[in-house]
Amino acid sequence: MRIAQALTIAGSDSGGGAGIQADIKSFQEMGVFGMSVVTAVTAQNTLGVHHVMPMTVESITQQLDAIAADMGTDAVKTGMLYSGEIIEVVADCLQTYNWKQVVVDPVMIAKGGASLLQQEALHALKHKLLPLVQAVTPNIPEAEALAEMQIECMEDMKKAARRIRETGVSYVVMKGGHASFQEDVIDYLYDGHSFTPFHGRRVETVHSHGTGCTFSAVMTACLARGASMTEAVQVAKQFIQAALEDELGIGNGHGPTNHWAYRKRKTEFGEQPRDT
Ligand SMILES: Nc1ncnc2c1ncn2[C@@H]1O[C@H](COP(=O)(O)OP(=O)(O)OP(=O)(O)O)[C@@H](O)[C@H]1O
Ligand SMILES: Cc1ncc(CO)c(N)n1
Repeated sequence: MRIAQALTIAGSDSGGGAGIQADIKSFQEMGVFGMSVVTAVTAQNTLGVHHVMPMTVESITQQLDAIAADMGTDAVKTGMLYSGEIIEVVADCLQTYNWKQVVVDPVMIAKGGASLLQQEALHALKHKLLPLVQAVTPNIPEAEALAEMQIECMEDMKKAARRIRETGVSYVVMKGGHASFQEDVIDYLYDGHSFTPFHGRRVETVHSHGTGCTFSAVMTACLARGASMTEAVQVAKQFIQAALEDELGIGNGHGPTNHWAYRKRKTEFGEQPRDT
């Protein structure tokens, strides 16, 4: 049997809860072989981002070419891309290698407030990358930046999703983690015709570092295994709910979520982790 493969193009989080580390852990949990292209190395812990070192465009191109030349991939996700020039290299490679199943997590600002995307790179993200990809997964502040509007209610979430889809991306997954106007946490999948809601109970915890990375990585793994977009979002939502509820309590600040909680929960109830 051929093993599904997924590639993450993202930054390294030394703290292990977000970025490349969260993505590879999530791919592994979903039974998918994970590969990575490192765009930047961050010095991070649960207290914040202390240093950022972007990789050179040459290094990123070489990493992408190395994977394409030999291994290939069934699906790709992008996380922290940091600069306009890195976004352009990634967009060029997606076209050169005809990688079509691509999920963009439009990482902009870390939970502690540090910038993970230069302000001037927003234009490249919107106009060079999004037109090429299948799905984008903004949180509320990212959707506000992409749609150039404020989001204060559910109707605003939908309006912003419609605007973001005008960039050419096929699916917009509007995440509700930052939506203080919601009691439950509702994410919406917008395909240009209808909005599908995905409900989760709000978990009161400070240990939510890397939720967006983990969520988009699980989606990517599901797509790599042949799932539909709706199935991919559904599994990602269940995965992140379990990861938030099964607290690890690591560090003194915003700690990581539990990447093996979804598998543990399924096993405890005598089920196999869901194969998509
Ligand atoms: N407190 C919470 N309780 C339940 N689900 C949550 C909570 N916070 C986030 N989620 C879920 O986690 C996923 C990621 O959403 P979120 O809005 O936190 O992304 P994010 O801000 O990009 O994360 P990060 O920047 O930390 O990587 C979504 O499916 C969202 O519904
Ligand atoms: C490397 C990296 N990517 C993404 C995020 C967003 O959670 C983070 N904190 N660090």
